[in-house]
Amino acid sequence: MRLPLWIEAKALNVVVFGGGKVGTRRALKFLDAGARVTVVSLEFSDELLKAASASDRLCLIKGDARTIDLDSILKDAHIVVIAVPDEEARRIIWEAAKRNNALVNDATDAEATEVVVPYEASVNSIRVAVTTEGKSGVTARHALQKIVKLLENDRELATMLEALWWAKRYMKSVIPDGRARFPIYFEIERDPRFMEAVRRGDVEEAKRVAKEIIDAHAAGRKP
Ligand SMILES: C[C@@]1(CC(=O)O)C2=NC(=C\c3[nH]c(c(CCC(=O)O)c3CC(=O)O)Cc3[nH]c(c(CC(=O)O)c3CCC(=O)O)/C=C3\N/C(=C\2)[C@@H](CCC(=O)O)[C@]3(C)CC(=O)O)/[C@H]1CCC(=O)O
Ligand SMILES: NC(=O)c1ccc[n+]([C@@H]2O[C@H](COP(=O)([O-])OP(=O)(O)OC[C@H]3O[C@@H](n4cnc5c(N)ncnc54)[C@H](O)[C@@H]3O)[C@@H](O)[C@H]2O)c1
Repeated sequence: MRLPLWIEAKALNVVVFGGGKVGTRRALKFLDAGARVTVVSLEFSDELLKAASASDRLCLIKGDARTIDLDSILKDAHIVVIAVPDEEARRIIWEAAKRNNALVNDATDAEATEVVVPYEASVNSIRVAVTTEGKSGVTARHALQKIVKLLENDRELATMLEALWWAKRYMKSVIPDGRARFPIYFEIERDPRFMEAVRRGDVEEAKRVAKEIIDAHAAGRKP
């Protein structure tokens, strides 16, 4: 079973095989998020050539995946992307990735892939990733569009997020013990004045109620 996780891309070394349409999209996605990316391919798209001359985190290696020394290229790799159509190359890359303890994103085989690159969007600081794990990318894209529309029209969520994000930072500054902070989030959430302000889209009132609750705890007026 695949787990959804959010991973800091700056911590990743990614090796992409194939510098065509899909390999380019993957390489640029990882690069834009901060990863160090190497692309191994017989030929490279113009986009990749341009990006490589502009970034020292993108390295292009011209070669055939079937014959190149994969172990030296993969020794520090965390994720290996397979975006070559060639079956034999795929098999050889999979074996080398496993020998080098890297996870595989196989863009040519949704069943085998260990890492899925989902359809993604961000609305008012809420990030969404959707996948059908290869059953139908078109459907995943439609699902994402529906979710985005829902979030865009939801003023309550945007208000709640702004107020509670502020409350979290404030609480961390006045209540040092994490275990003491934890139940207070739910106390704020249960407060009818807080929820009423959230429903009205009144960020300032929501923050005020949250602050009142936090201050009472910080002053030891509540158990
Ligand atoms: C999100 C995105 C990220 C990205 O590519 O960077 C992505 N696919 C995108 C586009 C796209 N891909 C395909 C179409 C044609 C329509 C269709 O598939 O319906 C379209 C066009 C479109 O959707 O518009 C074809 C396709 N997709 C996969 C295979 C292999 C297979 O099925 O075995 C085949 C060849 C099928 C065949 O050979 O017939 C597999 C995967 N593609 C995934 C991600 C993963 C989860 C997908 C899911 O949720 O189901 C997964 C499992 C693995 C992975 O690669 O990580 C990117 C959006 C780019 C953007 O938003 O700009
Ligand atoms: N996951 C997805 O979203 C998705 C979407 C469309 C297609 N695909 C699949 O991904 C694969 C790649 O599709 P594409 O449109 O990028 O193809 P493409 O032809 O544009 O690119 C293939 C690249 O692989 C390189 N290559 C081929 N054999 C090689 C080898 N032995 N060693 C090194 N490099 C080699 C080529 O030079 C080329 O740059 C196809 O199998 C396709 O079915 C996946």
